[in-house]
Amino acid sequence: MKKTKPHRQQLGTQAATTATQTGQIIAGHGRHYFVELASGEIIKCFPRGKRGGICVGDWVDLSTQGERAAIERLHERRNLLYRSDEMRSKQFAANIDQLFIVLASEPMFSDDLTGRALVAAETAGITPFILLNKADLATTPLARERLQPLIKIGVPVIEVHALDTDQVHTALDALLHDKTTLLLGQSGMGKSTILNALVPEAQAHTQAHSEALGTGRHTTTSTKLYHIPGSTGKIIDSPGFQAFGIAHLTAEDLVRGFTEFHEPIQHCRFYNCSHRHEPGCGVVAAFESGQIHPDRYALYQRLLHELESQPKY
Ligand SMILES: Nc1nc2c(ncn2[C@@H]2O[C@H](COP(=O)(O)OP(=O)(O)OP(=O)(O)O)[C@@H](O)[C@H]2O)c(=O)[nH]1
Ligand SMILES: [Zn+2]
Repeated sequence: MKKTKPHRQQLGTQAATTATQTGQIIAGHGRHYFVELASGEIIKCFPRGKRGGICVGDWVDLSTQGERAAIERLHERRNLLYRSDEMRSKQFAANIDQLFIVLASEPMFSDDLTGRALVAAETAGITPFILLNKADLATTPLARERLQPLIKIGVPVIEVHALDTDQVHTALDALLHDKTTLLLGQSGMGKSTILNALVPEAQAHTQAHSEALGTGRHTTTSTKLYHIPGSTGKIIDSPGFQAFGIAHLTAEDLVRGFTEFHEPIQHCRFYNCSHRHEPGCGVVAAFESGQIHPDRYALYQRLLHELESQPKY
């Protein structure tokens, strides 16, 4: 069983002449980070010493000395999400209230990736919502149909037409209020269009970054936190939906990620039941009686197999 190391809280000692300030990481590029202070000022800084593991959404204490700023201390996190990097899980965003998973019927979304994103959210204590985008398309009923197993377990599905900015605001403003929301989506689902409807300045950012990298594409290349104009909400835009990290989970964590298993596991005969072949398993019984959807049970088996077959390190 692999667990992340405890955070090293104190990153270094503070020189007597420095001023200390607290801020939130809004972006990171290589070794440096951008931290937003309470005043709204954004400061570029480096972690003191050799240190990774700081991510967008983290709150940190900084010491500033003239033009130079160093991250001295990482505040305790409410939660943390991971992306998978080959077989490992890498931290990529912290202190998130809710996850918006952007889906569409054209191209048709992936059930598997959606299921993984839900598991990652549930195990991290983050409330998931599905945004069914491109609601204007005639193929939308097909997507609605495919979402039935998730609607049945209580995942809220909100229909969105991202090309209509007013509709996006009507559908999402109340939910975004006072919250930090992570926006995720497979390529082509309309995530950038939704982000740009909510945060017009986001377009300029992705464009400038793509130009700096010479990619010529205006896609998200790094995780970034934005304030939503006219709202108390914040939104984190992140690439990498393809590889949502679950490799850090244990088998017990995985079960927590399937909310519809919570009641049936109370009936398992064995306390260490893996909910596959054991006699007297409440989950198998719920699956056989049709209470647990076959696609969800198959996803559980797939993810458990992945966790068991990954190298231990
Ligand atoms: N019909 C329709 N098309 C939409 C809607 N939202 C986005 N699109 C189109 O779908 C395509 C993909 O939208 P993007 O916002 O670039 O998608 P993305 O999810 O950010 O994808 P990447 O940029 O590849 O990460 C674009 O051609 C959009 O104009 C919608 O609500 N309805
Ligand atoms: Zn069981």
